[in-house]
Amino acid sequence: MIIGAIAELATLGAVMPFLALLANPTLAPNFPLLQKLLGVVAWKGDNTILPAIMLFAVVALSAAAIRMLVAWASAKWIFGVAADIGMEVYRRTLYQPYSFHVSRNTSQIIAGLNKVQTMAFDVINPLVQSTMALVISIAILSALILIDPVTAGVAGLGFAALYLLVTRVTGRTLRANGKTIAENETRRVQAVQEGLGAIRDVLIDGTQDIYVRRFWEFDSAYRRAQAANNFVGGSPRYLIESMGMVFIAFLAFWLSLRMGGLSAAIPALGALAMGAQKLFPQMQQIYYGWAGLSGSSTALAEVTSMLELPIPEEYLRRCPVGRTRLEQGVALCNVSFRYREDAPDVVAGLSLDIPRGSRVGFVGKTGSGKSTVLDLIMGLLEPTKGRIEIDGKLLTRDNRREWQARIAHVPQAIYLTDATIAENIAFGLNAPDIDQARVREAADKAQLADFIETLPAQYDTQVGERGVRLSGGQRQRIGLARALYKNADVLVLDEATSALDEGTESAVMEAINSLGEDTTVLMVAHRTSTLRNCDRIFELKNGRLFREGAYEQITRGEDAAPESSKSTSWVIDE
Ligand SMILES: Nc1ncnc2c1ncn2[C@@H]1O[C@H](COP(=O)(O)OP(=O)(O)OP(=O)(O)O)[C@@H](O)[C@H]1O
Repeated sequence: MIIGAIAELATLGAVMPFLALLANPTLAPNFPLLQKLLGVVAWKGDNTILPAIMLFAVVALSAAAIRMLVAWASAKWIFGVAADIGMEVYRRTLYQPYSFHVSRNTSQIIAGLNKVQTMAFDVINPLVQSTMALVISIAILSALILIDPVTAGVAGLGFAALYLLVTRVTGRTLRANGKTIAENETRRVQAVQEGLGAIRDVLIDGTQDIYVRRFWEFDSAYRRAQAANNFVGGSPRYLIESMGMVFIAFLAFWLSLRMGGLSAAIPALGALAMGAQKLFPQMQQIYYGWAGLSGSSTALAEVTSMLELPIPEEYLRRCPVGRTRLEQGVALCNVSFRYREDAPDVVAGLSLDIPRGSRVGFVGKTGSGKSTVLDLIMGLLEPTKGRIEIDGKLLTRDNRREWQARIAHVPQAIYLTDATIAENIAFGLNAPDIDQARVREAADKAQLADFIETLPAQYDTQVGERGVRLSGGQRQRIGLARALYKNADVLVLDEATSALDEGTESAVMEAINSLGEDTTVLMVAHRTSTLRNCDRIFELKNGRLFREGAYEQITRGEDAAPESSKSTSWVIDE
């Protein structure tokens, strides 16, 4: 900053002697630096204007080089800071508990990351530039005051007051537009995600125009507000620059009336004109920085709140390396859960035992709470009431990570990354760290190996975004292989085989059953046959345990549920 200011001063300081020399070449002996240069280059001629031009050019070009260097260094720093902020926002988001994620729209998070970009361009960059401009302005103004205190003082104060007036007039508009920009940024991301997420329906229903209109509504409001703030931030310079030119014209007239006329005033006038020409962009930059800050105050508040998200301490702890295995089992004791305080319980007073090595099935009508129970058991959600015990020990935030490290989960909708099949099976590992033999073994158990071997690139085949190049059943089997690759001792399958034909499903189930007694399997399935090998099946109804029993008991119509929860018929929702 200081170097930048010195560079500006150097050019400004060189102008006055240079103009004085142009006006009167006989003054050359008065300038020691010029004399030194003439000595260095052994200048013989009478004309000293050419070396003076060269000296002036050297000063001006060096100043420009220094300013470019300063601009490069500040740009590098600013975008480095923005990259750090972006990474921190994403990191904090990923470290939030599951309850945070289920209560938010992902568009909010994606737009939040875009707002970091806004911060870099519209807040940090202009603010750094403004601070530099302020230092340079003070330096320039000080130099101008040395040249002509009255003129420079009056002009400096006058133009600063003018900018202050402009900030009073434009502040409210900038902030209002900033709010519109921040809100519509989130909505336009949401509109794009909704349109692309429902692309099959959009194509079949021909509703493209509806989605385009929705996007346009948000995007145009966003762009309009952006354009308005851009104009408000950039336009005062035209007004103030023209006023500056008028001021200099009057100044020239006033100086011409003084002793010696206009020719005697040329050096001072030239320096003042150049000073003004350098000062106006700096003043405009200060204003622009303020305008950027005002216009981005809503985005800034959102990014700040994301940066302030606390990371639960247990997520920062390293997961134990040599994890202990499940010894006895899992127990739910009178567990209740609700998603929001003002919402009803979706799991109510649930008590059940899952012994180690057992195969347990959950059934119940859609919305009866099966997936929520699995999320509670996996420690993704915390019971609102009651307790969950792992090997007789209360599941708490302190031991949750250790417990989760023993679990492999296959969700209803498996998420595949746009990477190779091997990378999707050994999920989260970098390519060199993947154990190819284990990938093949997992694929084999998930009944996927035969299919993969027919592909030209086999395990290196790219699956496309969200696995778009695969069928639903193939995607599901990659999910199963991913879980099997983890070699976890608790396998949680949430309708993980629903897209498979019966033959493939029973082969997958056979592989899962052959995992041995060290592996405990919890599964939700709508197809009763999927649960054939389960030791125990729990049926949920409105979040309560409606009945429980072995598969054989169920198919025979028996009911092993406690007296309190007995009802007349056993119906599994197909
Ligand atoms: N993120 C959420 N916020 C609020 N309510 C939710 C949320 N997720 C699920 N619910 C509600 O909780 C209840 C249980 O949902 P859950 O997904 O556990 O049922 P499920 O038995 O697994 O259903 P399905 O068989 O259709 O998958 C439902 O009434 C559902 O509307």
